[in-house]
Amino acid sequence: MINIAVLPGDGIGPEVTREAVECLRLLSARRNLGLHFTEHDFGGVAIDHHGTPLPEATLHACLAADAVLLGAVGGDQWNDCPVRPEAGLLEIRQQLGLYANLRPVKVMQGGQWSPLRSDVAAGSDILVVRELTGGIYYGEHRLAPGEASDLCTYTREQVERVAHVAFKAARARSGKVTQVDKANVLATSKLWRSTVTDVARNYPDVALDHLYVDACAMAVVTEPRRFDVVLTENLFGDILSDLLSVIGGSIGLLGSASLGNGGPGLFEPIHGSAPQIAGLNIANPAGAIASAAMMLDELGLGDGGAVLHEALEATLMAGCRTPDLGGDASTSGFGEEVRDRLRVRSRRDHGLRNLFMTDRGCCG
Ligand SMILES: NC(=O)C1=CN([C@@H]2O[C@H](COP(=O)(O)OP(=O)(O)OC[C@H]3O[C@@H](n4cnc5c(N)ncnc54)[C@H](O)[C@@H]3O)[C@@H](O)[C@H]2O)C=CC1
Ligand SMILES: CC(C)CC(=O)C(=O)O
Ligand SMILES: [Mg+2]
Repeated sequence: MINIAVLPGDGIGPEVTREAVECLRLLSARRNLGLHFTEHDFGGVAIDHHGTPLPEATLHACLAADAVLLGAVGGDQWNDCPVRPEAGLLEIRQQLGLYANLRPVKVMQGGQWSPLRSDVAAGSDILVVRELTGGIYYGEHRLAPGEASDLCTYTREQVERVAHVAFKAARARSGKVTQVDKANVLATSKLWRSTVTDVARNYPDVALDHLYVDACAMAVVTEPRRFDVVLTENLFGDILSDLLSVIGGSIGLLGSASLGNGGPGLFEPIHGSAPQIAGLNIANPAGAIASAAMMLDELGLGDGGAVLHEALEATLMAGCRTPDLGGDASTSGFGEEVRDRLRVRSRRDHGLRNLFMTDRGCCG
């Protein structure tokens, strides 16, 4: 049995997560994957029920699980809480040791939904590798009357371990890493640049270049196809990946995998809780479903992940789109379309198996 801890969270989190879990349940039943799901309070809803965004019981369930599937957290009603829902997210990433956040961005052939010209965007295929448990989000935050500060710290070891993830990923892709920083100003960026340059010596087959984050923000829009793996620190990766999501058409499309040293990984869409559209059944669940597929890839469950990725892509290519992509599909309707494709695929695979059995029977 494979235990999946599900943390739907707040806003659109529960809606998009439901569609992802239903896809996984269907796949698990048809392919005997043995997935078992338990749901836990996390984020704002956990503050309401337990007074904290990451209750002990939720943390223990995640630590004991094989993987964690997360929706999104946050909402205005919790903005003034002593510990906000977003702090729970930072805490769970740290507690699970998830230092590498992988955010793939693909503009499908034709680039139909990109606001960029298709000759600029079509075929773009970028993997953002974002450091996830260091930097300014984890430094001391001080807010005094008339003055505030946030501390950004990185150690060489923190940079090295995520750099290895990026170089290994690039080896399995087009063999290029672009490291993004602000080394013309920031000390942490200077450490990043020298450390990544040193790590690169272990990967002579991978090309490395460096870009300042401001120039990178421009280049991902003007020439996205020049990028393969983008390696960067926590804050820059957070911002750049939201920007990159737009070149694919919508933030609602992107999933992510957060990984560490072999414990349970955490899989979540890159978007937030989108409170304005929560409860309307119009949020795009594609990013949540893509995250579920990445989870299957990571768990090494045969071709389960590939099958789910294919069903998702085929649904989009067939024109089933939620309003963020200019369509009128509902969240649940989109999820059901993906599941219809999984059912057809499973009937086809089953039919093929029967055919082979018959063939063997005839020949034997
Ligand atoms: N991983 C997480 O749980 C994250 C949580 N947040 C929290 O979420 C709340 C809202 O933050 P925002 O800055 O508005 O970011 P957001 O990502 O929730 O929304 C940004 C824009 O994208 C749209 N959008 C997002 N996901 C969508 C989807 N699946 N389908 C269609 N449209 C979608 C929203 O309607 C909005 O226009 C805040 O409390 C924030 O702190 C923000 C980012 C990440
Ligand atoms: C709390 C934030 C750091 C969440 C976020 O925006 C993200 O991880 O993408
Ligand atoms: Mg973000």
